[in-house]
Amino acid sequence: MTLEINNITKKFEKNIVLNDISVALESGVYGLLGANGSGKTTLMRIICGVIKANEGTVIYNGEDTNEKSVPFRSILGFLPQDFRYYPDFTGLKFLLYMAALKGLDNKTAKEKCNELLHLIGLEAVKNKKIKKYSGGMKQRLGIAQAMINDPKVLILDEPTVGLDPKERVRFRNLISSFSKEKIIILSTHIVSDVEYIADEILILNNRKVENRGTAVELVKEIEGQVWECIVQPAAADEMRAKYIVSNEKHETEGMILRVISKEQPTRNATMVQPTLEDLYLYYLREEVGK
Ligand SMILES: Nc1ncnc2c1ncn2[C@@H]1O[C@H](COP(=O)(O)OP(=O)(O)OP(=O)(O)O)[C@@H](O)[C@H]1O
Repeated sequence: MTLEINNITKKFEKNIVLNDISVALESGVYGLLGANGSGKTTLMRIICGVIKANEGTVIYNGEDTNEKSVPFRSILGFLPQDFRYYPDFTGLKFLLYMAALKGLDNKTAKEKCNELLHLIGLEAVKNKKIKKYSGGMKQRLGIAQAMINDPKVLILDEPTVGLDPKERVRFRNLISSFSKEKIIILSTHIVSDVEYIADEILILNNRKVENRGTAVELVKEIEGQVWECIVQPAAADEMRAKYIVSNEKHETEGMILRVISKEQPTRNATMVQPTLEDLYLYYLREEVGK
C-alpha cells in the first residue's frame, strides 16, 4: 500500500503555502507536525481531494486519486479540523447518517456504529443529542465517523483537540488497534501525542516536508545542542532573546532554563538529552524568537 504525494504546490493568491512537496508513504501512522499556518490542514485537504493543488498529484497504489474513475473516496476517512455536527441528532443517528452517506448497507451500518461507539466510549450516551455532548465527546464522534467505512487511508486533522488525558490515551489505543495495513496521517500540536502514536513524524516547515523519521531519529539532529542551566531571574530575558528556551523552572537557587544552542550558553550549563518537544521548538525557532 502506497500513497505518494508528488510535487504538490499550493498557492492562495500570491501566498505559496506548500512548495513542491513530495513524500511517499507506506502503511503506518504518520504524525504531521508544524507551526500554526505551516500548511498541515491544506496538505490534508489536498490529499482528501477537498481542495485542488496548483501543481502535483496524489497517487494511491499507482493511481491518481483525482481521476474520477479511481474510487479513492470509498477507502478514505477524514476528520476535518472544522468538523460540523448536527446538534439535534443523537450520536448514534449521526453515525448511521454518515454510514449511509458512505454507502454502507443498513445491517453493516448498525453493527459498525455500535462497535465504534463502544470503542470510543460513547455507548452510554449514544441516544443523547449531540448538543448535550462535551467538546471531547464530539471530537470522539468525529473520529468515529472518519472510521465508519473501515478506511485504508485515514486522515485526522487535530484529532486530539479537546480530549482530556484519559481520552487521549483511549484515542492512541484506538489508532494503534486500527492501524494495521492502513495509512493514517494525523496532525497535532501536542508533541507527546505524535511521539506515542506515530511510527514516523513528518515535519512541515518552510512550505516543505523538511524532515521525516522516527522520534528517535529526528531528535538526533539536535543532539549536543540541548542544555540546562541555572540563571538568576534578571538574566532570563536576555537568555530568551538570545536562545530558544524550551522550558523554564523556578527553583530556590534561580531559574532552570532548558536551552537549545549550538554553543554552551552559560559556563554552568550541562548538556542534556534532546526530546521531540525540543526539536519542535527548534523548527519553530522563528516563532520562538519573536
Ligand atoms: N482558503 C484559504 N484562502 C486563503 N488562505 C488560506 C486558505 N486556507 C489556508 N490559507 C492560508 O494558508 C496557510 C496555511 O494554512 P493551514 O490552515 O493549512 O495551516 P495549518 O498548519 O493547518 O495551521 P493550524 O495549525 O493553525 O491549523 C495560512 O497562511 C492560511 O492563512
